[in-house]
Amino acid sequence: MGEKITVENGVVQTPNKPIIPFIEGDGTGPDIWAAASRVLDAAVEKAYNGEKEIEWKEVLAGEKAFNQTGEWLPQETLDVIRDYKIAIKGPLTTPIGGGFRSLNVALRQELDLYTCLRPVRYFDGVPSPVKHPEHVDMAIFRENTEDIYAGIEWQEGSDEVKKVVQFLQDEMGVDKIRFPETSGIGIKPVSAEGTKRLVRSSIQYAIDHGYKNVTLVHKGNIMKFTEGAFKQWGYEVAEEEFGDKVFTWAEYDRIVEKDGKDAANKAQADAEAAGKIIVKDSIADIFLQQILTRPKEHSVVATMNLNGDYISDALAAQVGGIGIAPGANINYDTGHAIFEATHGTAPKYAGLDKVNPSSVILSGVLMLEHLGWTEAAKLITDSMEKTISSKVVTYDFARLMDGAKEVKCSGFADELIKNMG
Ligand SMILES: NC(=O)C1=CN([C@@H]2O[C@H](COP(=O)(O)OP(=O)(O)OC[C@H]3O[C@@H](n4cnc5c(N)ncnc54)[C@H](OP(=O)(O)O)[C@@H]3O)[C@@H](O)[C@H]2O)C=CC1
Ligand SMILES: O=C(O)CCC(=O)C(=O)O
Ligand SMILES: [Mg+2]
Repeated sequence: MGEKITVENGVVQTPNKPIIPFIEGDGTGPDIWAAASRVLDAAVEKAYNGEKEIEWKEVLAGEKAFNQTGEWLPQETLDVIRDYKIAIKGPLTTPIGGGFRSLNVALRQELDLYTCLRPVRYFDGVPSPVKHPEHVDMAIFRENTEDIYAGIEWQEGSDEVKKVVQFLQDEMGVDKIRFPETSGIGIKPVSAEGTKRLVRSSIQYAIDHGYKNVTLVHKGNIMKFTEGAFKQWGYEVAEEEFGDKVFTWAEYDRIVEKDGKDAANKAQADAEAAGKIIVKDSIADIFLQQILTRPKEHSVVATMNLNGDYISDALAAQVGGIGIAPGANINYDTGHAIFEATHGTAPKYAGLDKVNPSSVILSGVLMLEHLGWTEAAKLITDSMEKTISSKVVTYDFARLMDGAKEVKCSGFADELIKNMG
């Protein structure tokens, strides 16, 4: 009989047979979930000789939920995940321009999963558009509950937008809406609390995983009170809560002001030599250039929701694309987490048993690590390295690799299982 995972004092307690809810997902979701669950089960079986086992519990969301219950995201799904703490999901469709709001975003907001963690690393042999993809070793911490994803927006021409425009013009003295009659309006909340808990978790992650720096990525020159404040609050939490474990560029600037640039450079060099985490910041546009040209300079990246969404797909491209980019939505305070791939439903490939299941498999690896089942996690990453370097890959890699053997989604899972241990 399976048991529930619990969290005590922030530490996940995993029974030998945990019950883990899963959402299969829309589009290619069923293909990649079938492949991923087989790989996860095989790794757990092999690592623990049958002493440990995951009991999967299906919960519904998306099209499958709508077809069976008439609701896109049934309350029962939220209740079960809240109760069982840890879940894993395939991608869910979100209509563009109208229709219902994102179910993926709703799950993150309902369960207050404030960190979207997306580690990006290179597997040897994966085709990449850059010369040195092996220099990419970063972990993105994307704030997951605020920013424009809060969904506060009003449609052009609606009575609501007219009221908002009138309020802005009459009561707030706003005279810079270029075309007030034909504008839609969106609002972007970014808070001190939301920022601080995200940046706190990113610095703790850098400490725990031996990373050298945390970069706060923002567009604070333009959006001063949201993105600019993110930078300021980020430095505050670093200095107030991590003390001499970190050296911040805010501190660097204060030393420049007081004692000049040479003294500040020396202070930073001393901090690096002492193994302190350097907390720095970068404006989002130049950051996107730097991760292409000088990826070694960045390790942990803390940023707001929209920047994090863009950065995840861009960085994933450098190491082979979103077919291999894992993710986790985590609340480090309650221990709730939903693991999910970075990519979407890829609808044109739905049901073809074609796409790369690695994103959701590696999301499962993050889940196994979160559960403390590191031996099973390592079996999968080692097997992934072996399989890719033997050039047995799905279509996305095969089309860019000389001499590759293309296999189906399920075939890639077979190969991973065969190459374990
Ligand atoms: N967390 C989630 O559940 C997410 C959901 N979505 C939703 O998914 C839907 C489709 O979004 P879209 O913008 O097309 O993005 P997708 O990520 O679904 O697909 C875009 C392209 O990425 C490539 N790709 C995606 N998944 C894989 C994979 N597993 N293996 C190999 N290649 C892959 C394919 O490229 P190619 O054509 O070159 O082969 C595909 O055509 C939308 O409704 C969107 O809202 C989007 C992102 C995240
Ligand atoms: O919810 C969606 O449809 C898109 C979400 C997304 O792109 C992401 O989380 O990276
Ligand atoms: Mg995205």
